[in-house]
Amino acid sequence: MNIVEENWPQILKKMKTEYCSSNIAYTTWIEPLTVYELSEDTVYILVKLKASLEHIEEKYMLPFKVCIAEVTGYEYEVSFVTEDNAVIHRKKAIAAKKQKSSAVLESANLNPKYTFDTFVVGSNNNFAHAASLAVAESPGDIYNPLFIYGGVGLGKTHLMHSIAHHILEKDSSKKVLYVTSETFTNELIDALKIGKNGNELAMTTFREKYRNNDVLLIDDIQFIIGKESTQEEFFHTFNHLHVSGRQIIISSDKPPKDIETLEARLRTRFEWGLIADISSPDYETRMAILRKKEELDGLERYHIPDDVMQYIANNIKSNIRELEGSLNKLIALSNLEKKPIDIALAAEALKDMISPDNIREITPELIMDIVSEHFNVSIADLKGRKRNAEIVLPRQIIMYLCREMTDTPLKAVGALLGGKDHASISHGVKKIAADLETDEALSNTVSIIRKKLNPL
Ligand SMILES: Nc1ncnc2c1ncn2[C@@H]1O[C@H](COP(=O)(O)OP(=O)(O)OP(=O)(O)O)[C@@H](O)[C@H]1O
Repeated sequence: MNIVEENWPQILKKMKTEYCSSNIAYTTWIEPLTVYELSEDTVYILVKLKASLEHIEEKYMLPFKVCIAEVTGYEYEVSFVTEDNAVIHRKKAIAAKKQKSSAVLESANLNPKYTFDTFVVGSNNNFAHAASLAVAESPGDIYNPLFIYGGVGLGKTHLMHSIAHHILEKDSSKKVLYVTSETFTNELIDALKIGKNGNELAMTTFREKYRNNDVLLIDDIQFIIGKESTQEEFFHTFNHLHVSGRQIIISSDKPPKDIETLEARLRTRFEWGLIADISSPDYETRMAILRKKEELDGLERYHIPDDVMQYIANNIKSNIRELEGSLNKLIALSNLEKKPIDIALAAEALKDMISPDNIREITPELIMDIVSEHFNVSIADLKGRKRNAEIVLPRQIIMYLCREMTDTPLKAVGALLGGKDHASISHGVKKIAADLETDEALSNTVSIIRKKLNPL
């Protein structure tokens, strides 16, 4: 069973409560639908009655996308198939899988949507884009390292993945590795721990993984701040790669000179190559990004008027992730409330996203969102009853951070987490507090989440 099938009952329930105008609408259109297949990025949903295909596509495509993303924590495209074309779809899916270049297979860490083709170039990012293209064309040659910095959600990861895709498309034999600095740090902590227990191979394996690359991309380097052993190891990894002409690409929220706790020798090295910044997009770029998303996601059929796009672009200014999210929200709302897409509806859709001063309060809901995104675990699972470690750990981290960073009573935290009792919340808080004393990787992860919540 895949992740969508597993969560199908919850997805249908969400569709029912949030997007169906009546019980009859639900039982007629939604209830009979089943998951036909899940490919890498698309959920194929089987429509039993051929005649209803068009109506379902028109009305429920986006709501399904939203519900699936909210329940599973993964964003998938949605495609509806009937029994007739299901076989054709299956064949196509198999063929597509086979065709998938060995390059993309090798670089499982890359998001297939983050390519240069889907990246909108504007005055805020044209230098970083040009530098990235130059590096992608001849890795290891001109700008090494390439250091890209900029605020949250402005496209650093997108650009890094674009470089990696480009290099692999040109030469699929190149060894390319993309990781976040959190992964690097936690894997190092684990290797050191296993090493201490007598397994000397662990460190060798770690070093091989990071040194045996033509291109190494490390995202969010600011999170290795202040960790001596990680900085030491990264220093040697860096030197090893650099000396042998291998390309290093680094991203951060600040330029090297402003990362205060970065060791001087690393700072100097980061400044050896080229430093490129991405700033907030201007109005024209925001409009271009909205139009690009409309095209890429097949949203033209909603005929979103210009003044609505302008309204969004005028109000969501500093984070492209939110700019994209607002468009999805608007369309979902229009489907749900059966209202035309106009400024009034856009104002309703964006009301929670527009804040005059852009200051976020740390609330239990925000903690839950950030933890859910960080661990790639759905909100539904966090609120649910599953007891597997992948869910329990983030759930307990939420309990702990709510206790540490907000004044919310434990009872209310329990309610937020789907009605857990006071004792479970208290246990979760204590467990994380105790583990933080001994578990360095956990402490690293929790401090990264804290920084995401409170970047200042
Ligand atoms: N210039 C752009 N053109 C098209 N889409 C963009 C552009 N910049 C960012 N995006 C989109 O915005 C979203 C956020 O971008 P991304 O994750 O790359 O940001 P980031 O700077 O790495 O954020 P963070 O600081 O949270 O790591 C992604 O969906 C990305 O595709």
